[in-house]
Amino acid sequence: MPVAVTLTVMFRLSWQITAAALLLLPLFLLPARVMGGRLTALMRQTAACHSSLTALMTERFSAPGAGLVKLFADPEAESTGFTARATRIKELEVRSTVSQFLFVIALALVSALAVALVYGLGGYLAVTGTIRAGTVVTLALLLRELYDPLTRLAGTRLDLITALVGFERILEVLDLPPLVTEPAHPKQLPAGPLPVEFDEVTFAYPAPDQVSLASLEDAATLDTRGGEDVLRKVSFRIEPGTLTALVGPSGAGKSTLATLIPRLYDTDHGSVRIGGADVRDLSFATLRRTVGMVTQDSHLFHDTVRANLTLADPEATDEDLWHALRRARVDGLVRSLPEGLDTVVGERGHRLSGGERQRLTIARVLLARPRVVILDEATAHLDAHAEAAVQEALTEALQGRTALVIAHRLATVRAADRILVLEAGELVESGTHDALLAADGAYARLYRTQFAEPADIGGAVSVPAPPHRTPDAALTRP
Ligand SMILES: Nc1ncnc2c1ncn2[C@@H]1O[C@H](COP(=O)(O)OP(=O)(O)OP(=O)(O)O)[C@@H](O)[C@H]1O
Repeated sequence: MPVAVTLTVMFRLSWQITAAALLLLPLFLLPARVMGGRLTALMRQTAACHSSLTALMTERFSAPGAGLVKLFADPEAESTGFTARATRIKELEVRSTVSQFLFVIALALVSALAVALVYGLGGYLAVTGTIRAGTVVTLALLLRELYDPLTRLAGTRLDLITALVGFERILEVLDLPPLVTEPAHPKQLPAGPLPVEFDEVTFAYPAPDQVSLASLEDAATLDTRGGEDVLRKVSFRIEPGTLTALVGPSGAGKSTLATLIPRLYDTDHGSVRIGGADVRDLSFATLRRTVGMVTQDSHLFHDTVRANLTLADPEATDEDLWHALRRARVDGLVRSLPEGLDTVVGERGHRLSGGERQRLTIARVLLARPRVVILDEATAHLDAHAEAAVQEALTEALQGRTALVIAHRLATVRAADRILVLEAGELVESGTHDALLAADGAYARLYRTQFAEPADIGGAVSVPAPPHRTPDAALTRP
């Protein structure tokens, strides 16, 4: 029965009892008001504790994290840290369940109080002969019809208050402005091999408060200061279809420079251009199609070999996959896996060696057929056989493409058409291997400490010819 009809009937039966019942209405808002604030605070604390525990588990239970814990960490301290967080969550959950329970009991109590009042006042009126006993019972029943929707409404208000705590966190994520935004009218790139240019590029990593949320971090407030310039006024041009090696001491900014080409970050000053177009004027899809990257850690998802490869080209057939695997010199390995292309690899799957992982990621790049390839060579030493296999795979992958290789191996710097030397974020030298050695500057010093092999310092080692690079037929997309 609608509330208005119930009220009308009640008024007609006894205006005194109905008025008293209405006077009790504000009491229904009281539990929601008291509990609402308390539950909101509890929910906020619970959400913060959950995210802290999830972050801890993600770090500690990943393969590298678990290895680190096993090697260095104190198991007692790790267990204490985990237990402390889990216990805090348990306490908060118990407190919020008890609070919700108390809220339901408080509402039931208010409702029972109102019914008791009706019987009390009604009984008195019945005894004095103002109304009949039957009317009192009818009024008590009607009162339930009046209070039930109110009880539900108060409960909904509480649900709403607690749901808003979840929304607060979602909105915080949605409100974080993206660092890199897609242009409204993207430019198209010309066909064929493309040059890559850096024009007076200066770059500093964004401040933590621009890339993270305070509520998701252990620190209550994040640092708002921007970092130091990692790259300063860097300018160079990589000619279409040529191989450029990037060398420099650790921390010079080589990886940072490489991430600006696929626009993982935007430059602060200057511009990065591919095929004459500023990367800020290209769509994300064009950048993804044009630039291929093989990183040092050669990450593979916990999924099948097939799924890891088709990430680069979802339309690829098995024949395409085997072709790419053959060219990356890793087909033999995949064939020997228990379920071939369907073998699960990655952290929790079939574990592959560093060299094998790198060749699989090279196969992924071959499948994507990017016109610009960026490669961060593995620093770890591979054995002679693995090194030769990776080298062959690289020669194949870089053929006919504009390539920038962060070089850690002698073979690569020698094969490069040009070498760029980066020191403390500045480009200090560029030229061919022989010219830079003859100049006896920063490259020559680096070469003697990082690249040269004992027999090589005297110039006794013959220089292998650079791989012959011809435009790759596979590059031309239909
Ligand atoms: N995501 C990041 N946020 C803030 N600073 C960073 C980030 N990544 C790197 N840096 C800083 O930028 C500088 C250059 O690092 P980068 O990794 O580019 O050097 P690198 O020459 O590639 O070194 P390496 O040869 O050891 O890999 C370092 O001082 C580093 O601390």
